[in-house]
Amino acid sequence: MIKEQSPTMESDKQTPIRIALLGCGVVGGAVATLLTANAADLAARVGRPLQLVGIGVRRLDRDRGLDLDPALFTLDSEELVTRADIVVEVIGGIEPARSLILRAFEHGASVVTANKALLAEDGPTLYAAADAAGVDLYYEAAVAGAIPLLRPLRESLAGDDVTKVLGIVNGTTNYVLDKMDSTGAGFTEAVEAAQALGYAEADPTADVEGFDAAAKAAILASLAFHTRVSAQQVYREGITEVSAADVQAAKDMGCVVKLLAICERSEDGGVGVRVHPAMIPRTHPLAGVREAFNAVFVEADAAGELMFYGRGAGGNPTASAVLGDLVAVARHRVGGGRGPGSPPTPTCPSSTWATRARATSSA
Ligand SMILES: NC(=O)C1=CN([C@@H]2O[C@H](COP(=O)(O)OP(=O)(O)OC[C@H]3O[C@@H](n4cnc5c(N)ncnc54)[C@H](O)[C@@H]3O)[C@@H](O)[C@H]2O)C=CC1
Ligand SMILES: N[C@@H](CC=O)C(=O)O
Repeated sequence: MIKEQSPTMESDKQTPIRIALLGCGVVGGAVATLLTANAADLAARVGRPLQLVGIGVRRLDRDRGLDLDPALFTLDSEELVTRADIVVEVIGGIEPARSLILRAFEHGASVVTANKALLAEDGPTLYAAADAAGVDLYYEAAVAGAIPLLRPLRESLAGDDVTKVLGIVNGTTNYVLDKMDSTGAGFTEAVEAAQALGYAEADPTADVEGFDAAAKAAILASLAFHTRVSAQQVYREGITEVSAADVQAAKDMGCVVKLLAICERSEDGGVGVRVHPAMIPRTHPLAGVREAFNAVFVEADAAGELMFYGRGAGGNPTASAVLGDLVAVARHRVGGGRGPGSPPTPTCPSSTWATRARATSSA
């Protein structure tokens, strides 16, 4: 029997879910473009239209090369978050991103963010604030760009015991090391190319010194091991000291240099998280991860070994993950529920250890 819908239900379906976008750089520009271009499909998937109500920026006069209504742009992000149901934060960095997210929660809005730096530094404050407000905080795009990785760790593997997460989680450094390896390009030239392609952070120091990978490793370890690991607890070594001679020496030994993130759980329940360059044999699957691609291996007791691979950086790939979160959060709004956005309460001791292990074949 087909149920007749009441006029209220029908008109509810037409009420847009209001989206505020904070930041209109590489990721924000791609999110705004896809959100408007795919509006009809997204509305069908959510059950209600998603309406972009404003874009918080620092400058109004900048030509962003985007086909968007100029009236959407505002300098007043504080006001913008108060008139949204869902806020997408793609400004990056700690402040004002944190204050704006907290303000959004206070006003009852859910948040989707790609900001791994903030989550790794102060995630627990944000998770607690989202909980207190009864809203969602989703951040799939924060680790490994387009690759669906956090949701499988948090949901699909929730019944298993993850013992290790290992891989390449920074596209910029992988691009740089790959260019140095395959073309003999210098370090600076390769970094500039990665910046031009939209892979690097606003300050590429975060990439080349390993801060970005350390933040991602902290988020991965927190989800994988049901604990709380901050970026400061991660042993970190970047690629600035990897010279053309190191890359050539690795080549001569049948190896390639990669920046690895390694999260391990020891027998006694301790957790070790580290980021450092390592030489890996050219026959290893990670050696074939080229350009700005990312690849992550997850080992779990019952599942065994799983591999996740895809584009880890760039506007459209990252926007894909942001929009996936946006649809999930919007569906909760329509259904009246909340999703499992925040990590669960820690169940494993939060003691961490880190080793300085710049090993050959450590993968
Ligand atoms: N670019 C990438 O491949 C990826 C980036 N991310 C994350 O996404 C976020 C954004 O990254 P991108 O778009 O690459 O950076 P971006 O530097 O291209 O864009 C950030 C934008 O925010 C603007 N902004 C800064 N302060 C602001 C403020 N107070 N109010 C409004 N706008 C402000 C900047 O002017 C800039 O246009 C960061 O958290 C980054 O870590 C995550 C995954 C991949
Ligand atoms: N700068 C980051 C962007 C994605 O997180 C990277 O290069 O991986």
